[in-house]
Amino acid sequence: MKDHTLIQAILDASHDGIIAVDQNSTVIWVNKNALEILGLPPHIVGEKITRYIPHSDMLRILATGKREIGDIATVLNRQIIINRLPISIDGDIVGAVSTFKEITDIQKMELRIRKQSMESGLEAKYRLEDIVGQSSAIREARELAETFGMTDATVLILGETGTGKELFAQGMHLCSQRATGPFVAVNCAALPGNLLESELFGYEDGAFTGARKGGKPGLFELAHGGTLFLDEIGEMSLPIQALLLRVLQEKKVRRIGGERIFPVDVRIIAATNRDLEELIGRMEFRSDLYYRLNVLTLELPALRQRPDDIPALVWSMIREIEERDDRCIVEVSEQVFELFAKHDWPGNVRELRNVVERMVLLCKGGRLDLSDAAFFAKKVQRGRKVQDIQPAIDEADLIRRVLQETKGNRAEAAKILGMDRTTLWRKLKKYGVMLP
Ligand SMILES: Nc1ncnc2c1ncn2[C@@H]1O[C@H](COP(=O)(O)OP(=O)(O)OP(=O)(O)O)[C@@H](O)[C@H]1O
Repeated sequence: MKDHTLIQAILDASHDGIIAVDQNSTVIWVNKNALEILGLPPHIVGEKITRYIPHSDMLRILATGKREIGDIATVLNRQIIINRLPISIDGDIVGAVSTFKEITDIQKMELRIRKQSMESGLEAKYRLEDIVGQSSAIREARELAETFGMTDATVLILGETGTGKELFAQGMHLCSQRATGPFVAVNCAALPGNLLESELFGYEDGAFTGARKGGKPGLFELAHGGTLFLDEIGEMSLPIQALLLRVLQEKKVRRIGGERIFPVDVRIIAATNRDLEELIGRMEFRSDLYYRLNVLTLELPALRQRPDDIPALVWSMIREIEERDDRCIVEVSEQVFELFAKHDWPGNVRELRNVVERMVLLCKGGRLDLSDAAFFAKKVQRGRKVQDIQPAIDEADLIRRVLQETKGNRAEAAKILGMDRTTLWRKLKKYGVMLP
């Protein structure tokens, strides 16, 4: 009797519903969760299961002796996932046990695991209201983003580097029905082809040499129930584009080297600073993928198209730096803003942020002056010269010379030229620059 009470207490402690029958299909054990999920009365122990569940699948287990894992059924309007197993003693089937739980519980658990398994980057921080600027261009973009955000459609964000594409993607996620789900961002240009593939789709244990033990979920799986932001989609290789297209069509992923198929419910927001139609013309981007991604398009203005926003941006950046570094800036001289107005900001808001950060660092008192911007003033002049006097062909020449100096090291060349590596790579292709 004591054992019986103990076993019953153990069964009742389980989060799963558990019900067991003997070989005559008489219920021998049942726990509280099973009664609750199946809506059964407590006195079913000792009764035939068919009295309560006429076509119980347990009969089949008793007959075949075969386990059935992961069956999905609807009971009392709730979806449950069920495992049924034979109970055998010394090779004889003496009964069957069924364990089950509600799918929503599993989904909640899954989301928690998915969230925990990425230390950072699974949550969106920026709301559309946090995006600074009152120019009509940025206001329109914010309004459009809000409208798009509330739909569940795929969005393609177009804009130069540093215009806030990721910020807008986060903002759209946070005003969507998926706001409480994960937001996962991946930069398609940052990873070489095969790495991007395993990041996006995950892999099973032993899929390739060096594969992590136990396998790894892909970003599609991690973004389940939320939004996947694919930045720099124009840099994605054709084979991965084909895989992506398939996931978008089938809404399922299969890990590399795996058999299992994972259903995924993910909203895609893609972004690029490239002309995808031009890439299609050059057979570098699949037109079918383009049409699938380009359902709603959000074009972000370059900073030079909205110079009136510069002061507000500068002040919001200063406030952020002050909070982080315990600094206090009370004034920014007019000349600084005049200088900023002259620059054409190829790196957009990101470039502005870098300049402001550096100026605050150099600044001695509480006032940002032209003297703190000496490093930048030179750049403005240099930038003007290259842009105004020398047309694009000289840029090719400049790139060639810098690459010669860096002995072909593109990362270093990009740094010297003040552009990111993707921009440099694109320009190399555009000008047909051969590497030394
Ligand atoms: N309107 C804005 N208000 C405040 N900060 C902004 C704004 N736009 C961009 N930023 C800041 O500029 C930086 C670049 O933004 P983000 O990464 O979203 O740009 P991006 O267009 O995705 O760039 P890339 O194409 O290079 O990936 C970030 O530090 C972001 O916080």
